[in-house]
Amino acid sequence: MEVHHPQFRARLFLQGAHLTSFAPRDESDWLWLSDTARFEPGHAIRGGIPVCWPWFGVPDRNPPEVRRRIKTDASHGFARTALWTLEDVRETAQEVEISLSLDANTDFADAWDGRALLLMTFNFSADGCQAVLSTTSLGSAPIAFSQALHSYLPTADIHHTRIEGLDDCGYVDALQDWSYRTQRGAVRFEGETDRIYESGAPLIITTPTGNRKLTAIGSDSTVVWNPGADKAARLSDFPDEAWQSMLCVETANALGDYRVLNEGQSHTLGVMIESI
Ligand SMILES: O=P(O)(O)OC[C@H]1O[C@H](O)[C@H](O)[C@@H](O)[C@@H]1O
Repeated sequence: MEVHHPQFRARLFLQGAHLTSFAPRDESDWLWLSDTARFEPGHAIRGGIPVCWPWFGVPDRNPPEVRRRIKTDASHGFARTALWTLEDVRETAQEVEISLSLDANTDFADAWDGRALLLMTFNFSADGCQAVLSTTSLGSAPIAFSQALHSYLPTADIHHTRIEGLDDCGYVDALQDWSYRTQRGAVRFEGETDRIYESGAPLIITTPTGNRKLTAIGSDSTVVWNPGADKAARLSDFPDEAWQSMLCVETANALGDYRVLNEGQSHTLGVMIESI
């Protein structure tokens, strides 16, 4: 789907409720999309904002309550490759709102044992974009799940990019045997980086060409990822040099921040991306 508004543009896919592009008029894209991304049924798009649900990362790294319902080895769940349904499009002189739904029912029984209804709502304006994912449990037994809005952001140079807002925050470093560390100062990138921070605080991302503010809703964990040179060479749909011009800042409910819903209960996870 393409959004052509006088003040901004966006592109999203029914597969995965996946936003791959957003920019106010006359600006370059606020989201990074791989030059070698594939757009094929059942294949995750490399870039934009993949929706990781109902688990984040590899199943084995999830808490037992979450893992118990997972029936596959695949990373990041099935919502990012499932076909969503367009629910509504609203347009005003300032804003466009698009909502999509996914009925996570027994069609996905090979991947997950659970029942839930997802609603993803995007809001676009000249000031920025917002992605909000609500999960409503429909099963009689409680569901435990983890998730992330896995935003890929562009930078002119990863070596001159920093994230502020995580100073003094604890994190788990997936590259240091999943050990627990404490952040000192801003997050900077010196190579492969893969961390889950115990925070959902607002973040300022500074790149050589400008700043973005990310504000989370319903999140107490944030993933910061850059594949670095070696992993970039192994990664699917990812040019070897591209790690120098992107970073992922993922608004999450991961590790101990997983959520549990009883029948009829809902949880909302969202991210607002603005320029400052
Ligand atoms: O290749 P994917 O399944 O899309 O995962 C891409 C990346 O997602 C997250 O950021 C994880 O923390 C990384 O460990 C993983 O490599």
